[in-house]
Amino acid sequence: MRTVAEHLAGILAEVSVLAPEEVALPDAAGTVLAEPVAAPVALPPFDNSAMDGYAVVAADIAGATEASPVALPVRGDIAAGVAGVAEIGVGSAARIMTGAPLPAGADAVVPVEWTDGGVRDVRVLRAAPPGNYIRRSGEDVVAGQVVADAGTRLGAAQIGMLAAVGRPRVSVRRKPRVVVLSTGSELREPGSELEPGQIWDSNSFMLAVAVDEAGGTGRRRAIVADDPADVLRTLRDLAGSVDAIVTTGGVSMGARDVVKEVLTGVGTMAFHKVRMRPGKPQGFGLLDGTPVFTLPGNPVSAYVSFQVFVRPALRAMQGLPPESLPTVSAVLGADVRSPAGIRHYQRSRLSENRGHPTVTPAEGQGSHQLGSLAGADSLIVLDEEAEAVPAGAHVEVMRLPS
Ligand SMILES: Nc1nc2c(c(=O)[nH]1)N[C@H]1C(S)=C(S)[C@@H](COP(=O)(O)OP(=O)(O)OC[C@H]3O[C@@H](n4cnc5c(N)ncnc54)[C@H](O)[C@@H]3O)O[C@H]1N2
Ligand code: MOO
Repeated sequence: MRTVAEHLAGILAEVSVLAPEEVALPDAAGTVLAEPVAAPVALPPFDNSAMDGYAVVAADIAGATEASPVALPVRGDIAAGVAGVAEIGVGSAARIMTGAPLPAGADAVVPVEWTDGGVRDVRVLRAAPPGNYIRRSGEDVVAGQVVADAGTRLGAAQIGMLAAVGRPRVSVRRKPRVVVLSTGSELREPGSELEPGQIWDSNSFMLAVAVDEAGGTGRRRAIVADDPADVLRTLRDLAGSVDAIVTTGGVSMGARDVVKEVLTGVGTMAFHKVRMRPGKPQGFGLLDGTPVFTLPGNPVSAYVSFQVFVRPALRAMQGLPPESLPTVSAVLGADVRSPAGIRHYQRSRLSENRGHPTVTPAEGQGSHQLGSLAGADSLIVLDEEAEAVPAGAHVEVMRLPS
C-alpha cells in the first residue's frame, strides 16, 4: 500500500509541462502565461484628466468661491483621443473630457460641477489644489514593468492588462485537453431506459466538469463496456491525441475489473492500493506518452481521487504549482472517526460560528453516496494518524469548487 503523498509524487514524476504556444489574446482565456509580459510604454501613457471639466492653472482659481467665482476664457475643447488645445496660458482654461490629455501649462482640473459650465468663458466656483483630478503618466504601470509573470493564469483582469499594454498575442500553456470515459457494462446513458442491474453513468459527466474546474478542457466519451479488447483499443486510439485520459471503474479486485487487467504493464501503467478513503484502488501511467489516470468506479471515490491526484497533475502540465484544492482550518461540529493509517476525506459543509469557520460532516459517507457529495461544499481531511477526533478540534478542510 502507498500513501497519498507517495502516489501523487509518482504521478508528478511522470507528467510533463505542456509546450508553450503562441495564441491570439482572446484565445488565451483560462490558459497559463508561459512568458513574462512587460509594458512597452507607461500607463497611462500621458497625463490626463480624471473628470469632465476644465483644465486650469490652480493658482488662477485659488480664491474661487460660490460667492466670488473666478471667470476664465475657454480656449477650446479637448476630447479623449482627439487633438485639441495643446497648451493654455495663465489666466485661461480649456474644456476637457475624462481621459483627454492635459494641455501644457495646466496643473489642475476642475470638474464641471464646480463651475457654471460656460463654453466661451467659465466661472469657477471652487478652488482646486495643483494636481487636482489629474491622472499622471506611469501612475498605473511604468514603462518596462512586468505586468504578468510566467505562470499567471489568465482570467478577465489579466487578459485586460495584456491588452492594455498592447499585446495582440501571447505565449501560453494551453488548457490540458482531457478525455474522460466511464467503463462498466452496467452503465447506460442518462435518458435511456434501465434494465434490471443497470445504472445511469454519472462519473464521466462529473469528471469532465471537474477537468474544466481544474483549468483543463474536459470532454466526455461514450461508455465503454467491460470488454478487455474494447477497453484497450479505445485507450490506445485516444493516447497521443489528447493531453490526458481519465477512466473510472474496473480497477479493484473483481473478476471483471478489465481496466486493471488490460493495462497492467502496458506503457508505464501500474496499479496500487493507496492508503485513503474513498479512493483506495488507483492506477496511473503513460500510454504512448499520454498520462492515463484510472480512477475507481464508485462515484465519490472517483471524485475525490480526481481532486487529490488529477487536479495537481493538470496544474503541473500548465506550469502551475501542483496543488489540490485550497484548504482552511475549521472547528469540527461533531465527533468523527477515521481508520488508523488511512487518509480519510469526509464530505462536509462549512459555516461561520461567531466569525470562526465550523465544519459539519455529512450523514452519508459511503463511496456510492453521490447525494451527500452533491450537497457538500467541502471535504474534511483526516490524516493518517487521526482515529477519533472530538467536536471542537481544529481540522483541515478542503473547499470544493463552487
Ligand atoms: N474484494 C474487494 N472488493 C472491492 C475492493 C477491495 O479492495 N476488495 N475495493 C472496493 C473499493 S474501495 C472501491 S472504490 C471499488 C472500486 O471498484 P472499481 O474501480 O473496480 O469499480 P467498479 O467495480 O467498476 O464500480 C464500483 C461501483 O461504482 C459504480 N460505478 C462505476 N462506474 C460508474 C459510473 N460511471 N457512474 C456511476 N456509477 C459507477 C459501479 O456500478 C459499482 O457500484 O471496489 C470495491 N470493491
Ligand atoms: O476506495 Mo473505495 O473508494 O473506499 O469505496
